[in-house]
Amino acid sequence: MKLKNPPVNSLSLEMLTELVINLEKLENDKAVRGLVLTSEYPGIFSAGLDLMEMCGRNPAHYAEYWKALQEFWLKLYQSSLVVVAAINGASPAGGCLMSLICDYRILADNPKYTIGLNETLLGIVAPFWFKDTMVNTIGHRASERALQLGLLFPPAEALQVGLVDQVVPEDKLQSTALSVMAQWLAIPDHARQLTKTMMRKPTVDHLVKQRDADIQNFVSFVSRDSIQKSLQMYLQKLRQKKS
Ligand SMILES: CCCCC/C=C\CCCC/C=C/C(=O)SCCNC(=O)CCNC(=O)[C@H](O)C(C)(C)COP(=O)(O)OP(=O)(O)OC[C@H]1O[C@@H](n2cnc3c(N)ncnc32)[C@H](O)[C@@H]1OP(=O)(O)O
Repeated sequence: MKLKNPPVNSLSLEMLTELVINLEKLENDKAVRGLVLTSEYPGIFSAGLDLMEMCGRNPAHYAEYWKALQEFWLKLYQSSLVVVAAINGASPAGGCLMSLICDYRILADNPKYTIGLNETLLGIVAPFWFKDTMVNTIGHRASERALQLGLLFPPAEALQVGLVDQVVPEDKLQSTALSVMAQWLAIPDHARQLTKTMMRKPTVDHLVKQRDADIQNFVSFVSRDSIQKSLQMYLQKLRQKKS
């Protein structure tokens, strides 16, 4: 599956909705057992949550957006398919989250392709289920440091901390993803799927129990004037970068 939402594959409401629909279609297709997730645009895997969905909108929109993000996370994190992320570009914040909920992560070796949950750099806080997903991948201490500092890891460091499973030359990314997929598909589906469910259930249950409260938290947090101001300033900074 190639992510295709120009210019930076931000996770807009529309993109999240389409991702969920496409995942459902693939899961219902008995001929499909695995999925390689990559970007149509080498250089950018995903810029994360769409900042335009969080700026200058009304509370009902924020709630709808957050619910769609939760839905996407729940769908992909619990997917019965083997999901391999072939990360062919920068992967900050929500882009990193999307990689973390796959079963295996391969990052192309390019110093510009950084990955991490950098929310604190924007003056916002990674929600508990982003944090849980990271802790499940790299452990508590490494997550605490990465989250507080909003670290974006270049490939060698991402590998060292365990944020990705493999770093390969850019031209080997797709072939490596396919051979990893073959290895995972050699395991009987039912045993692998039940194991995945068992490993991920506590984290899923945590979000499911808190789902409505989490939406309310997001809506009240993002509606604050101070948060709106810092998001606007951040967007401006991104735009000015060009000039
Ligand atoms: C305690 C209670 C807590 C409750 C919950 C509270 C809070 C909620 C937490 C929310 C968690 C947030 C997660 C996120 O994912 S936030 C998004 C974070 N993403 C980023 O910081 C990435 C920003 N983008 C970049 O760093 C770069 O764009 C890049 C991805 C490295 C690509 O660089 P480059 O190729 O140089 O492209 P440009 O920077 O020039 O960007 C092209 C245009 O795209 C626009 N853009 C970029 N990122 C985004 C985005 N995330 N959303 C929307 N739009 C984006 C950028 O402004 C440019 O637009 P322009 O062409 O109109 O200038």
